[in-house]
Amino acid sequence: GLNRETIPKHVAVIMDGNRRWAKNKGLEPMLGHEAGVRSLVKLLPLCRNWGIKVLTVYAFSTENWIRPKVEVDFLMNLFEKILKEELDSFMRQEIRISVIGDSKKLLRSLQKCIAKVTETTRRNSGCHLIMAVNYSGRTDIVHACRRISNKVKDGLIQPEDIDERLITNELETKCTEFPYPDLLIRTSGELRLSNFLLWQLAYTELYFDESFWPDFGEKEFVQALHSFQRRQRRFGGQND
Ligand SMILES: CC(C)CCOP(=O)(O)OP(=O)(O)O
Ligand SMILES: [Mg+2]
Repeated sequence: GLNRETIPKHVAVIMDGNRRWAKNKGLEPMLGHEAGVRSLVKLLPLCRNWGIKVLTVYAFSTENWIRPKVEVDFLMNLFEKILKEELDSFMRQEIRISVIGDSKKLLRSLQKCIAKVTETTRRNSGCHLIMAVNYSGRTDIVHACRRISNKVKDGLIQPEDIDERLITNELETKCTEFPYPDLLIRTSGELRLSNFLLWQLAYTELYFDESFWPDFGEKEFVQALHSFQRRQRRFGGQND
């Protein structure tokens, strides 16, 4: 079984393989996205039971905009539908929802929905789900640099005050007490970070699963957690 003491506090997930999953079943790509979101919702109670405090998921990247408009619109409407449908369940499970990424490009109705869900769940202390929507790890760092530079220009801080903690607190994931993911899971066999969290993943254990995201359920999640618990994390220490 899983050892509760070494459960990762912050897990990041790149949910990949929705369309291949659908294709394998002779289904429309959209049904793959639908199944993918259901898969995510089903994992939340498990995170809560295991004591995972933060789950950051890559729900839509800046590169995903080049997809057919019908698919992008479907995904945007799907996010809004799920947030509305699951809000009561999130409240019952004490799940906090935050969204990171550039929300200005999102549909107005989705922006309003995100603001409402973020505010409604803000004080929940069960598990914190951070959805990266139109997120770019590099843009996150660029924006943090701009904010820090303005603070120096305004005389609020000196250049020598800039350290790792200060930068971490300027990133969009500042909203969590566990800013660095302990474990990153990417499904569908792809072996890359795709401009997800970059600064935050410096010492994160990476776990890759061949299964397509909609097939990533409790069994696969437990396997990933077991793999994590078997690893000896050195953080650059003894004979790295
Ligand atoms: C938007 C994102 C969560 C979708 C992940 O699945 P995908 O559409 O990249 O699916 P494929 O990698 O199979 O094309
Ligand atoms: Mg993909």
